[in-house]
Amino acid sequence: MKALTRENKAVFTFFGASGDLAKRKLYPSLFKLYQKGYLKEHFGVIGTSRAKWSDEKFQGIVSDSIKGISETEKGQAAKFASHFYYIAHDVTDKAHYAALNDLINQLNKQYEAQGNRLFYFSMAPAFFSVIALNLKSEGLITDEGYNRLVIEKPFGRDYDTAKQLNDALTASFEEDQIYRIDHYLGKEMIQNIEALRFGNTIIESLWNNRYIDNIQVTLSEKLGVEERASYYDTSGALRDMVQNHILQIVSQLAMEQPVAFTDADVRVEKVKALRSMRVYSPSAAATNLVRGQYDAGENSNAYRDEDGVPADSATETFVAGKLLFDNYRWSGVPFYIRTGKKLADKFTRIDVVFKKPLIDIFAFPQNPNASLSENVLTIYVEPNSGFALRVNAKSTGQGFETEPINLDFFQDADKEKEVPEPYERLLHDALEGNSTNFASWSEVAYAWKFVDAIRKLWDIEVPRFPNYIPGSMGPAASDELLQRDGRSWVYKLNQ
Ligand SMILES: NC(=O)C1=CN([C@@H]2O[C@H](COP(=O)(O)OP(=O)(O)OC[C@H]3O[C@@H](n4cnc5c(N)ncnc54)[C@H](OP(=O)(O)O)[C@@H]3O)[C@@H](O)[C@H]2O)C=CC1
Ligand SMILES: O=C1O[C@H](COP(=O)(O)O)[C@@H](O)[C@H](O)[C@H]1O
Repeated sequence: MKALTRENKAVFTFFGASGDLAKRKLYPSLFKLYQKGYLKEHFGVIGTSRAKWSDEKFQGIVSDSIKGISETEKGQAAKFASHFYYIAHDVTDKAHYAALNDLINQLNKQYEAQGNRLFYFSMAPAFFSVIALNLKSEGLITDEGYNRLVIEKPFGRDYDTAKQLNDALTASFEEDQIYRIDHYLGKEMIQNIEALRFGNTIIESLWNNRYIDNIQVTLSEKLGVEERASYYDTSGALRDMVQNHILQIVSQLAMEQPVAFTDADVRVEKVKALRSMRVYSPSAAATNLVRGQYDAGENSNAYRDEDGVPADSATETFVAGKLLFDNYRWSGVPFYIRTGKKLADKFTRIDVVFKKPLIDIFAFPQNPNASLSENVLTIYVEPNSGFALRVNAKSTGQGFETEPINLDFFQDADKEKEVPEPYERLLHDALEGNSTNFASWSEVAYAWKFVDAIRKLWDIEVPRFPNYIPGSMGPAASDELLQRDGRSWVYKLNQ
């Protein structure tokens, strides 16, 4: 369905308004919605944190957060920033909520926002429960319009803590008021998985274990841990990237066709897929998962030498794994996943590897080394958006040899610029009440159960770290994981 350019009316409250995420992603994304007409006159934005800022200072910070705009757009940005108000607020202090409520009511009236309230929790997760409880107990939830919470990641650090958080949220809010953000679900090409699968007979009819040999998902990062060591060292790649982004992608690749393209129907299918994903025993986890940590490279620190990282840290900065689904569609088809920091390049791609023809009639006796390639459908998520289908074709010339060629499509540069930022798209979805691209509690719960089973092993076994060099594609064991199955990663270094 085409997003109607419909004006949304709401009062936003950003908890964590002075933080990194708000400045880097949230305000610029709201500005884009304003430029496109999804926000016009009827919205007000309240920023809160403990710092004592004036409205003017906050508006200046919001304006500064909007980068790379022309002189004419600067006027628009100033008008946009004039909708922003600031209130010093400690989320743990109940007494502060009355003033916040007054300001929300004032802005609701001033901007005729129809009583719609959107609360964005852009703070350390330790505060998520207390904010939700206080919003409820201090009367900030009204039945005038909608009340929606957008919750940042991480949603817990294991199943138990996620459940506690979810219980605290659902004590005050209904599931359909809770938007658990996963910014990968806001990426253009991740959303394209559904279009590709369910909009094309030639693809969906082959999307099963009769025709697909394996599926590979790679989320590769070139940067290291940067300034986020205090968070990252308590998390690691398994919690930071696999539990959420990778399992969300995998669930879209593995799910059955939803009855309709609605949030409720899509969620049902994603949950079913995650339920059928095999949860490993410790010994199976040892065989099917690989972890790594980056070493020093030319002009770059080893992870253990990064600021804020303990010298003996056992935190993984790389994970590769083989996921299995015990269901009719996917039985016997491994989903290989990998993600890591300080790898060769920054990119995200999905490679769907099809089975070779059962008989290769082109392997003539005179041509004993001939071999058909597997068909591979690649979904390029980033940095460029596109698809490629590798097929075998006849090599031009005398004789009859085959060679793989690519049929591909890449978004042109102008169109690529129009692609909305994930946060822009997801903020808009939350305003529209569309939770298709947010994680439901059941999805989060199954993902944690899978991850917890691996942590059971990893938390007691001391890894031999560091074990990969910056600029590589991770430890050798990641390649061996596939070699054991007679396979290899489609994306290899220096291709
Ligand atoms: N930064 C990023 O790139 C990403 C962040 N996230 C998630 O987004 C959330 C925010 O991250 P980030 O912006 O980096 O965090 P920051 O540490 O930069 O910001 C935290 C914010 O919380 C405020 N704060 C802290 N304690 C209180 C309190 N008791 N009462 C009120 N406000 C308080 C801080 O202001 P003050 O100290 O003045 O009160 C600040 O505005 C986290 O959940 C993070 O995991 C997710 C993906 C990427
Ligand atoms: O959620 C996270 O994602 C980023 C990578 O996101 P991308 O959109 O740039 O691919 C990752 O660097 C970070 O560690 C993690 O918390």
